[in-house]
Amino acid sequence: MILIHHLLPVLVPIGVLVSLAHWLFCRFFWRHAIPATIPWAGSHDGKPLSQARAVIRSLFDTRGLLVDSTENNWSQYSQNGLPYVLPNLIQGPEVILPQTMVDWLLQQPDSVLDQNEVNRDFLQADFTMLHPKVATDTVHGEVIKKVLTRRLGEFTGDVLEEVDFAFRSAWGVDTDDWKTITAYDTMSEVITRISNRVLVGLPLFCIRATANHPQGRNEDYLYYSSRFARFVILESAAIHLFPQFLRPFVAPIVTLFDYRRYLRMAKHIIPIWKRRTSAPMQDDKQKSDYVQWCLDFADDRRDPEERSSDMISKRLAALTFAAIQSSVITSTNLLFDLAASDQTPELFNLIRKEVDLELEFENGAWNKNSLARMVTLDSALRESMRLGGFVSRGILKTVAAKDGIKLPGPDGAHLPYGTKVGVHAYPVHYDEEIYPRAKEFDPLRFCLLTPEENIDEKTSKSGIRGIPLVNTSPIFMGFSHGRHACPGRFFATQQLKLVLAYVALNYEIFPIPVRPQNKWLIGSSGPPLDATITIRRRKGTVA
Ligand code: HEM
Repeated sequence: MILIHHLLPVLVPIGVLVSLAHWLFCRFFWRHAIPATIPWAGSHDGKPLSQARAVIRSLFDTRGLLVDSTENNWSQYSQNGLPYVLPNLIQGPEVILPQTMVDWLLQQPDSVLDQNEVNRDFLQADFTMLHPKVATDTVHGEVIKKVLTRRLGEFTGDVLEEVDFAFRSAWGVDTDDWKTITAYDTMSEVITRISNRVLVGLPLFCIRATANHPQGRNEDYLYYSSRFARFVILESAAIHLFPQFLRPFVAPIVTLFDYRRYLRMAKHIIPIWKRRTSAPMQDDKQKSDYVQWCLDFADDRRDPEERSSDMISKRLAALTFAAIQSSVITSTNLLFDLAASDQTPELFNLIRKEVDLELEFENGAWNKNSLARMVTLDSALRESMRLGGFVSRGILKTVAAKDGIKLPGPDGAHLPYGTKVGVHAYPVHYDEEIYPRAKEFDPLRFCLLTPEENIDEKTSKSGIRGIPLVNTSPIFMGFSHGRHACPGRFFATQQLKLVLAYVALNYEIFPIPVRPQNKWLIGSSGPPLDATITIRRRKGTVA
């Protein structure tokens, strides 16, 4: 006892020092058992110190590591058919494969290479997404694919109505004076309103103003859903800094504010759930919203846990995060691209013409078909996502096979269990051979003019053909690609196309000389949150 009493003051600092040294070694010097034959981006001599420097650089300059044009150009390395390691201070190194191995990557079953696991780790979803099952059993992904996407056409009118309401509220209707707005904040308001109009629908949107909801919308719910998990990348990075065994203790502190935001959301959702499950009225049973889709899904699966108010409200919160934050970033990027492009006036004219022609063909109705044919909208959005896709990692998977996996080819290296491996979108999206003048924003890049005699049912009536935004490929990975490509992209595309059409029809954007630079944090990039643009409502558009 006395001995312990004397040794304790010595042992505790030693323990702390050893843990710290181990932590530093793992973060900065360890290759995570990745074969030494695969070079480390940013480390020109392959020695431990330059490797550590590259790891530090990955925090704010992954982009720089990817386009490093000095001694080694790592993007070119990949183009030449060889893998390299992209350091990542927070989530650990990633083996980036050349384009020639994309097919091989996509062919591997989830039991060998698991994409879900990367997402779970990246977001520290067991802690940040409220319930561990949200990340492991992706029910919401199934609900999006099987219900939301199939019923999207039914929501076109609602989304359009909400887009109009949201822009009038966020940007105003002054046709005389220019107005300077913070792009991110106003897009956050617009996307939150339109996403929730579909996901929670009429239970929270009474549309007609009441004493509780003077705007006709539940502003309290909208406020908290726009803020839930807004800074999840920072939160997950903070949690990542701790060893596994400490995370369950640290995470509740890191995520405290988000948990409180979730509770404020749940306060509005749980009464809806109660009414639907205890004494549903005829009207309730016909409701088409996320709560009802989840109840039906749980009934089909005979899964009482998935039917619980706890699980449904947590999944809804996680889903609104996935839906809202990604579309807010994407639409903010688009606004900056448009403001800085001298092609925008021509683009807006074309969009107005296209909208007129398509609506005329559908007797004035905005519907699934007319929207599908408005390909100019797809092109501008696709081009903006090509340049500024916020999840720059493209396709990233974790080796889930216990014995590891051998890369294709006779000299293919062996990657051990747990290694992250994939292809990166950034070097591909900026490859001059694939996209000539790759650094330029060319909103009509994905459009093609069809000769008049070839215009058929499927062609846009303006004679323009184009690639739908939802189409992913090895050279467009803004929504990732393959089995795990974003299931919400059909919904996101509907919203974003309606948003862009609305802006082109109703507003002017004042040109800016230079686009605000996106900021990089680890492998993600996003527009500056405080940057502004100047807009004005077009004359004759205010009813
Ligand atoms: C422009 C908007 C969007 C972008 C750019 C985007 C991008 C992505 C990307 C890149 C991934 C794959 C992440 C990875 O595995 O590495 C993903 C996954 C996912 N997205 Fe989206 N997304 C958008 C909108 C949405 C919307 C509106 C929803 C919901 C309605 C949604 C729901 C999801 C879900 C549930 C997953 C996980 C899929 C899985 O685990 O298999 N996303 N998204």
